[in-house]
Amino acid sequence: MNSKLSLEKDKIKIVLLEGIHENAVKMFKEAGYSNVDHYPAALDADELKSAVSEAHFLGIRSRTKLTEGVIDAAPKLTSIGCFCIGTNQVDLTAAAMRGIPVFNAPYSNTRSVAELVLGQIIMLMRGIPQRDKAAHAGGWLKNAKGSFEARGKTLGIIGYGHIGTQLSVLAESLGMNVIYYDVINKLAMGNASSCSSMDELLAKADVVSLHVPATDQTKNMITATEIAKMKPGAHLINAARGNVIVIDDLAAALERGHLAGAALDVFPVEPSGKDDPFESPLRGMPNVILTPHIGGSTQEAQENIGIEVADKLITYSDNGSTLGAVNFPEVALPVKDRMHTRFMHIHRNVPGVLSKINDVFATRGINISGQYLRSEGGVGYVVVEVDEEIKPGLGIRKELEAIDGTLRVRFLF
Ligand SMILES: NC(=O)c1ccc[n+]([C@@H]2O[C@H](COP(=O)([O-])OP(=O)(O)OC[C@H]3O[C@@H](n4cnc5c(N)ncnc54)[C@H](O)[C@@H]3O)[C@@H](O)[C@H]2O)c1
Ligand SMILES: O=C(O)CC[C@@H](O)C(=O)O
Repeated sequence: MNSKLSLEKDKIKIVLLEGIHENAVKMFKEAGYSNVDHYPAALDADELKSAVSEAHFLGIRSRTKLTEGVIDAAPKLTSIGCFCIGTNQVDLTAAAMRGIPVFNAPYSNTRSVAELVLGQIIMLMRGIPQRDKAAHAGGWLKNAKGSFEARGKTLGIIGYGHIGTQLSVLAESLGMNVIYYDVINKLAMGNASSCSSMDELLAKADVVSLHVPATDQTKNMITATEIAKMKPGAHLINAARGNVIVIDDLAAALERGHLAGAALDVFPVEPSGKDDPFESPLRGMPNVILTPHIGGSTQEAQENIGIEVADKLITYSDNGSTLGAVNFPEVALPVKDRMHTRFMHIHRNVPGVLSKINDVFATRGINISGQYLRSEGGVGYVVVEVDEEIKPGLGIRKELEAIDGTLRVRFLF
């Protein structure tokens, strides 16, 4: 490695927050990245800015909000890993426009969420939350009132993606009829059938479970209007994202008795740090299961996520590959040969940048042996490979950085 031009691995600071699994730390260390700060929980705003100030790579889960301000407090930040599925906690555009790819783990915790929801369906249909609370308080609600088998009932799944489809299969094994609604055409699992509208699903389902991502379209998707379309006595489950349901409207429907129960794992406002109490109008309602955003929090999921996301960050650091990035042009690069030098140029996606990059090498008589280019949205990513050893002092970095529209330049030796 040419240490004058490229940072030694042990100088690269990795900051992992929110109790990311030890597997991730192990992966980094095995790959030669020994400078890892591993925090067991989320940090408050000031602690966060201080922790990220020297970070080259940052790992978070859903609690850490990476706003533009936080990203600006991390001038060395090269890449972000969301050790979860959701990436809505990160200002993805702000990251992209600073040349920072963001990675996540799109599959590793999906089974855990589907299993939790399956359990919640049975608990809600048997009226367990209220019986459990009564027994803890010395009561004894031994009756069959409002208790039903799941067998033969209809589960309506909104968002038939990785989690929705797994839940579909598990629920059918219980003998449930499964219907689903998705904005794109999805192949039905088993005997499930699709609904042509969300209204159709709401009118037919005994239990509705939400599995959509956080987008502008899914924000406040379930309001008093949609709840009124649900069957009287139905149940609602949300393990997707908190702002998909207008929580006051749900609380009102539960108070009125229009809905028999609900299970919520995600909330419009979730505690941001250790001293921040959980507040919700649903607190204290006997027929509501409240869980602290633990749908994906199993040993199996966290172990796998630790490996998956650490691997993506290491690959980006070692090779420049951006396969799997959620906000960035995806370029799959071969493992870097020790004999090659790789230059990565991240820029605003405007015409003419490529020829200016090539000129930097041509004017120095340096032959380009490989080139990769991809642009997406507002960002272009060009990787240039040369066969020869590049000596410091040629002014290549300075000239690449001076190209109009440059967001970031990285070298790998
Ligand atoms: N509670 C937790 O701990 C936990 C864990 C993992 C994921 N999640 C959340 O669950 C969400 C879903 O995860 P996934 O892996 O199934 O995602 P996915 O991308 O595989 O599936 C989402 C599905 O929703 C559909 N969709 C999008 N907008 C829609 C709309 N307006 N109406 C109907 N369908 C719509 C998509 O077409 C897709 O099929 C994630 O985005 C994440 O926010 C929560
Ligand atoms: O682990 C977390 O904090 C988030 C879990 C889940 O919401 C996800 O997006 O994967």
